[in-house]
Amino acid sequence: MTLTALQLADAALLREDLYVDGAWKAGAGGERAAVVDPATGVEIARVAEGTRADAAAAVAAAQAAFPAWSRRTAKERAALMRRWHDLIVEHADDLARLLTAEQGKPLAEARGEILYGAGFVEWYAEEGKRAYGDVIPTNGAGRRLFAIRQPIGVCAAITPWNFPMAMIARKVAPALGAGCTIVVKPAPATPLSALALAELADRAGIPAGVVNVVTGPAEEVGNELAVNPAVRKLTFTGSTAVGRLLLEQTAPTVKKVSLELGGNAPFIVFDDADLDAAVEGAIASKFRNSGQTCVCANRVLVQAGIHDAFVERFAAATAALKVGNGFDDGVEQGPLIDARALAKVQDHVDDATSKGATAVTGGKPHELGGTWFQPTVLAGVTTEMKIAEEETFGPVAPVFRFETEEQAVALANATESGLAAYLYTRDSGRVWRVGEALEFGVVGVNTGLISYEGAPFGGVKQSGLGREGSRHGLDDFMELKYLCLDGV
Ligand SMILES: NC(=O)C1=CN([C@@H]2O[C@H](COP(=O)(O)OP(=O)(O)OC[C@H]3O[C@@H](n4cnc5c(N)ncnc54)[C@H](OP(=O)(O)O)[C@@H]3O)[C@@H](O)[C@H]2O)C=CC1
Ligand SMILES: O=C(O)CCCC(=O)O
Repeated sequence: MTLTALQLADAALLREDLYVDGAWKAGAGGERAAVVDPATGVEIARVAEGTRADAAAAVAAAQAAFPAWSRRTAKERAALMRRWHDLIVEHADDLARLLTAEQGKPLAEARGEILYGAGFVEWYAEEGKRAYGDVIPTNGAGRRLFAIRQPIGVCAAITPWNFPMAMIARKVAPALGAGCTIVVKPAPATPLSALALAELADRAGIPAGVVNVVTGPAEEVGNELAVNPAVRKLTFTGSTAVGRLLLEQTAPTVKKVSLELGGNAPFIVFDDADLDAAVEGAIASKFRNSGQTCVCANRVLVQAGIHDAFVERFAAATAALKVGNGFDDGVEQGPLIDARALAKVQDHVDDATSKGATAVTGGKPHELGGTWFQPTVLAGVTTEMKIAEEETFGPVAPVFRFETEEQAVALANATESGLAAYLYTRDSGRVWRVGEALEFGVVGVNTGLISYEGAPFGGVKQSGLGREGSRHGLDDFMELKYLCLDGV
């Protein structure tokens, strides 16, 4: 596929340079990196490779823009953000095409991501107006006590390839709504969505330096954002290993850090569940983005009484998923992002089957070749297998059998991760008991889809720090200041 074949209605949305201080520029080192369509292996763009100096320049631009942006009223910021939101929605088809071309997910899913991401911009344009403080009852005559919320300052966002648009919107929108400025480093595999977003921010009239996008290698650009003392807040979505590293790198400058890291989501189906709904929810949760989502069901736990019926129907629905190029009509499963991802999926399947699990459907690379893997259901999975411990990040659903509610909760919690969990039951008492006992930040009850900009999203244990979305998401970009007035 060539860029011409992408047929963007607005060709200027394809940007290949860095966006710093309101201007497009090549990287200081003059290098470029290829962006490849994972479905075809064809190069679709050559994007500027930013250097440490480019990242530092972007931080300086964000620092220079901060005083004026933070002093605007929330209503003034909201008007610009609203314009940005409207441009994103207006160009949703083009943005979706860029996203599918660089990431591989089906076009309809890509369009869904664009609108989901736009939702954060709309939400935080409004929520910025509600950054209330407190008037605290006084502790002495002539004294008045207040707490006010102020923007934290220059922020940095490091984002992954699995949601090239929504993970950026989810970080940039609360930053801007709070009155902060920001530098974004998108994943090298998927920079085009980020750059198109910057183009639309520019057109919306968001002032120079408020939003900056610097593509480039982690050891240069990512590291500069983590260590630069002018950056007061770092927000990251990606692997737990890199999250730990960033915590270390930000420690010397004591930045506020938000981390949205790996999950190992249990999807629990109890005997009293609505079987059809549970199968539908499991398909939606497991196979969204070909399983490359941190909230994807990673372990399907099914109670003994419903186990065989569930596995049979789940495997049939899995086998019926249409696999192919995300641009083709009706395709539900695109390719995995790269060969490394494919190898990890194969390794998890091989490990499980070598220890006694059975592939009820799938289990191999797809006949299409490339990085496609057959949508797979494994039965007879046990906790001795790698797939019980590690995030597969691919289209493989391992099914574990359990007998009692206590066993299900223990099995679900037996992981260092704690992002999302799901349960299916018609017993309202069990909803509360299990919902409260699960050590996860997000719990879906009788649904496999939980994401919404108005709800708090984030993990416990080693799945991360902080919350994105909702009114709580604004807090991560603000400081609380206590004012104590005497002599009133
Ligand atoms: N929570 C989630 O949503 C995600 C979880 N994952 C999990 O992680 C696994 C591996 O995926 P992978 O893409 O390697 O994820 P990474 O965590 O390595 O990458 C995510 C982002 O972090 C950047 N990054 C990597 N190393 C550093 C560093 N030292 N300093 C600063 N930035 C850095 C990457 O840039 P660069 O590529 O330049 O290194 C990219 O922008 C997946 O299989 C999955 O299990 C992956 C993506 C998202
Ligand atoms: O995979 C992620 O990191 C985010 C999940 C997307 C969402 O549902 O918000």
